Amino acid sequence: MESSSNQPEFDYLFKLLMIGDSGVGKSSLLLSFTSDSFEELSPTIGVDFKVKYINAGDKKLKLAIWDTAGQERFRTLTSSYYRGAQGVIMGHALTAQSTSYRAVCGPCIVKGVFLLSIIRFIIYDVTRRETFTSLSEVWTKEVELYSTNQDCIKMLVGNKVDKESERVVTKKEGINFARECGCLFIECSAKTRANVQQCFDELVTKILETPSLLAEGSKGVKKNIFKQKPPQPEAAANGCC
Ligand SMILES: Nc1nc2c(ncn2[C@@H]2O[C@H](COP(=O)(O)OP(=O)(O)OP(=O)(O)O)[C@@H](O)[C@H]2O)c(=O)[nH]1
Repeated sequence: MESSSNQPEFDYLFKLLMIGDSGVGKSSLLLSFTSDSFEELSPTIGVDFKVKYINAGDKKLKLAIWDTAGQERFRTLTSSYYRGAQGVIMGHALTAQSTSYRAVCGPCIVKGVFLLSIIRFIIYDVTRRETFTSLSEVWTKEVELYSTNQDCIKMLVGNKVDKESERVVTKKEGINFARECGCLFIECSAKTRANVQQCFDELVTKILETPSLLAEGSKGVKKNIFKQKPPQPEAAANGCC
């Protein structure tokens, strides 16, 4: 699907942001979606970044997925990724081509690209009540604080449903909370991949139902910065941010 010469390699670029407490499975969910795999991962330091191409109808979408660290000590850094972000997103993953690299200089990577409203995945762990409590105490507040686009799409994700015997947050609680916040809702397991694809399919469907998200401003990305190599640590050290 990569473009040749000066053809845009995608019709739309969507930015997805994954937020939630540390250990709820944000990185695992992302790995499950982009690589169909599950493995033990270290806690995210700052922000990680992956790209996935998908087709939605006759449109080619490029998903830039930002996986933020859940640990509180990174909160100032990660919230800077919602400011400045104009949002976007997507989903019907058919063409599984993904690349990954650590975003050592995230804000520079996205500079100059046409972004729409960010699509936010707000994730909790169905086996840890405190991660659900944090939704109202931390995460929805952060989203409200930094949202500028009314069409911003949010999806609440209850992860780790494979641990059903350890579940402490019911599905009904998740549904009710999502309704109150105007979020889409799904439960899934990054480990078994149950419903992982559906998370993204539902988002795509929602985007396609929201024409303003596909406004002119997001089209025809002429300068595809994602073809460039990510900035190297030396670049960041030299003050590129
Ligand atoms: N059983 C089960 N374990 C999971 C699932 N998803 C993640 N885990 C485990 O939960 C732990 C945390 O997963 P991560 O993906 O690193 O969590 P995170 O939200 O990215 O954490 P931070 O990077 O600290 O913000 C790891 O031990 C994972 O193996 C799941 O669906 N089921």
